Amino acid sequence: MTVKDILAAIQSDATSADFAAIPLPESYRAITVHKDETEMFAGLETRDKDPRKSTHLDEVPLPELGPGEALVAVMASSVNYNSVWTSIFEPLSTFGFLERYGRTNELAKRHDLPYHIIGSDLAGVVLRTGPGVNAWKPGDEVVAHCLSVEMESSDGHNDTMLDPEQRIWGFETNFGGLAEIALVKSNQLMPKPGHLSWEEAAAPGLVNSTAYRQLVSRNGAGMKQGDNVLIWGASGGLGSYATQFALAGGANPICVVSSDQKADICRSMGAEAIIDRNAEGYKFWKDERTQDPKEWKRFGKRIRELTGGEDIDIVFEHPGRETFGASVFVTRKGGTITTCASTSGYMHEYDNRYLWMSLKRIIGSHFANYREAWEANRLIAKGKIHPTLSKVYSLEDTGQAAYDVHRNLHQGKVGVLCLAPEEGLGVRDTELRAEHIDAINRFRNV
Ligand SMILES: C/C=C/C(=O)SCCNC(=O)CCNC(=O)[C@H](O)C(C)(C)COP(=O)(O)OP(=O)(O)OC[C@H]1O[C@@H](n2cnc3c(N)ncnc32)[C@H](O)[C@@H]1OP(=O)(O)O
Ligand SMILES: NC(=O)C1=CN([C@@H]2O[C@H](COP(=O)(O)OP(=O)(O)OC[C@H]3O[C@@H](n4cnc5c(N)ncnc54)[C@H](OP(=O)(O)O)[C@@H]3O)[C@@H](O)[C@H]2O)C=CC1
Repeated sequence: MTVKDILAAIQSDATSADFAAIPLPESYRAITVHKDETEMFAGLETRDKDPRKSTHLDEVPLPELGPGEALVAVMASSVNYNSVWTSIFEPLSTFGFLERYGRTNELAKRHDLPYHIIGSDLAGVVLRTGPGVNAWKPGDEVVAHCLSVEMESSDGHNDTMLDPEQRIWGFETNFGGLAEIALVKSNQLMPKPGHLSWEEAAAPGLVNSTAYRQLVSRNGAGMKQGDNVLIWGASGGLGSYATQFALAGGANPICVVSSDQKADICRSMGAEAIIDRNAEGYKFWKDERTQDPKEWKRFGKRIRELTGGEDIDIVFEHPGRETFGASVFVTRKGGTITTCASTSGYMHEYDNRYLWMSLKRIIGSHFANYREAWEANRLIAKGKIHPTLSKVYSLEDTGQAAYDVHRNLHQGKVGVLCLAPEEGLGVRDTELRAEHIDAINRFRNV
């Protein structure tokens, strides 16, 4: 039996019993990085490390299915920046995560392999569920969020992100979504939004959930109506969802982008206050070690021009070292800087006087708990928030897709077709789709 038979079942009217009866293949194709290549970029600058060289399309054996788990036929996935980090082996090789996980118990040993199947998003069809799974069955059309937790400690019982064994699936675990079949914990599964194609449904998951916790949830900034929200990379992966949340929640996004084209995308989402950081030439660092507070002030002045004199209630931070000093400075008294990443460097510097004297807060945020991921997916399913898929690649070309994201050549989200033979398949609710078709296509081919 091969994955072709699985695809044929998905494209027919197969029932749950039919799916359960399909014999599973012994192997499948997956995007991997290799443990014996983790030093391949030693000595190179970050920007010169090329994911096209380190990612491979390999035939890999099907992993054993454990209790509480599901095997999913992946129709489509998407590229996240964590796959860029994995493929350039920064800030560290992900094989360390797999080894550490492998040491925790007998079943987790499966993850500690000389190859890492990457990818933290998927849309597809459940093939098999393990013992103890009752909520999902073969044939269910699903998306998967990327929170993997064990839930054996009380630390995570209020907020699953606080579980001491919290991992990001496809980054800190093996058997990720950039593959024809993926292994997930069944609690990662959520219903696939019916009005979206496979590749559209696979695009929002990780970034949409992250932006939801970071900006909207009480665990993050708890955004409210009227807030001025400074959004870095407002047309990028995280930013394109943060911008939508700000607009849908009655806040006022101040969108930072780096080109006219990206400014136009933000405008078409409904944003009015837009700063082109490239055109306006902000240089927050005079040299590698010295920031330039005059540039923070010039940036703050521009924000005031756009807001009618108001400062920022919430900064949606992720560029990190390059922007963090400016972000802390432009936040209003009592305001919040919420950060989930450090793309340009994780050793941040800011002038702490502006933080404590003006009673500002920095909040660390990471992905989303089970409930937040579910709520974020619900907003997609209801057509309140839309995928920001720009371009779609074949599984073979995943390295190129990751290269584009690494070099900031993309818009919004980049999709990958895994088992889906072409784009546009998998739509079940044509009525809801028709209602939102312009928004769904907003980022396509720009
Ligand atoms: C959803 C998508 C998300 C993204 O895209 S995020 C962006 C990509 N992700 C990243 O860039 C993050 C990658 N991860 C990392 O860089 C590392 O993962 C961390 C820096 C987050 C953590 O490093 P680690 O090595 O796992 O942990 P340690 O704390 O540096 O070392 C562990 C050792 O330190 C001991 N330790 C921890 N806390 C304390 C303490 N408070 N006092 C004393 N010791 C402590 C532990 O016990 C253990 O020790 P022992 O090595 O002997 O086992
Ligand atoms: N902790 C978590 O849960 C998560 C963390 N992340 C992390 O967040 C970061 C961003 O992810 P994502 O949004 O998907 O990536 P994208 O590359 O899709 O978007 C990021 C955008 O940020 C802007 N940007 C990049 N570098 C700088 C810089 N030096 N100064 C100012 N703006 C910059 C760019 O927009 P422009 O050029 O238009 O300004 C870019 O398009 C990554 O490091 C990723 O690993 C992502 C998801 C979850």
